[in-house]
Amino acid sequence: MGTGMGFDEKRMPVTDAGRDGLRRILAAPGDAVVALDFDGTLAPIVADPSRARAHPGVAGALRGLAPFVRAVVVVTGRPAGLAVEYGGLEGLPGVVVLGHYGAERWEDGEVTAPPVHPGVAGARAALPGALAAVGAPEGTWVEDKGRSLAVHTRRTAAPEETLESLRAPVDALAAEHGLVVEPGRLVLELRPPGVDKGAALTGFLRERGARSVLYAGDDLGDLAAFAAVEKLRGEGLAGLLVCSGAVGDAPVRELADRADLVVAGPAGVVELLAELGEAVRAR
Ligand SMILES: O=P(O)(O)OC[C@H]1O[C@H](O[C@H]2O[C@H](CO)[C@@H](O)[C@H](O)[C@H]2O)[C@H](O)[C@@H](O)[C@@H]1O
Repeated sequence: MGTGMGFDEKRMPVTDAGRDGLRRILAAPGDAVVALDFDGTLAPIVADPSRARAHPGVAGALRGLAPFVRAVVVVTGRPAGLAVEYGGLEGLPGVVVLGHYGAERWEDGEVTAPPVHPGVAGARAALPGALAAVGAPEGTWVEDKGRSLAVHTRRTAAPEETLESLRAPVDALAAEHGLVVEPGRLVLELRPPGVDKGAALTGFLRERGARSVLYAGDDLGDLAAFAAVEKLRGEGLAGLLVCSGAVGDAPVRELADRADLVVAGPAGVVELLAELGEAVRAR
């Protein structure tokens, strides 16, 4: 059924603010930034993070959209270079990646980043002992991301329960080393304070002078970006907040409840980006 904006009904925002966001993106795409999380949004969730790859439709959809908007930015907890590699983003025109929740930036083939936080080395050394001391079950494993450490429970027999049981000891260890804990889908990440996806996105939108934004994410780390867009709406920016309801996992409730539109995981995000691309090219 038509929507008046040429968009399929299932990709029509359900809120007034979201419809206004979409309308303004379509009316002036050159003023719009399209901002996208990586895991769960561009790449399907898999048990082994090193095997995550962008949905096969991502490169084509971004190639058809990026030249017509002010910028496309991937805002991720991943190291920026890894998101580029796993996302197949190298060579896509005008795409920027803000990695490590905004601490790193990849642009034109170059990564820029501050020095590694001094607490990471101590946390790295102490983490195996701390996990053993609380009896973390088989399948618990640590992803060493260089600037941060992610404790994953997806491969344990009881992932949710294990995550809950590890919250307090991981919190304590992070605090001891001047780090904070970023919870996510069956993961507790010990990372430096001082930056989050909201600050990263706000800085990028200001830098580019954006007047509208589409932000799509799937996880708790994306709540800060949602909050940033909600705040910027009060200052006149138009925003469309999209929740990628990861297929196979229940969507993250807090994000789905605040979204203007929920789509069916990375495949749904690709359909949305492709439809947006078609619409802006047809103008
Ligand atoms: O900000 P994002 O792009 O969403 O990255 C956040 C974290 O994602 C990764 O973990 C998640 O995806 C894994 C692969 O699908 C999955 O196995 C895991 O359960 C998810 O939590 C990544 O491994 C982390 O380092 C990122 O911080």
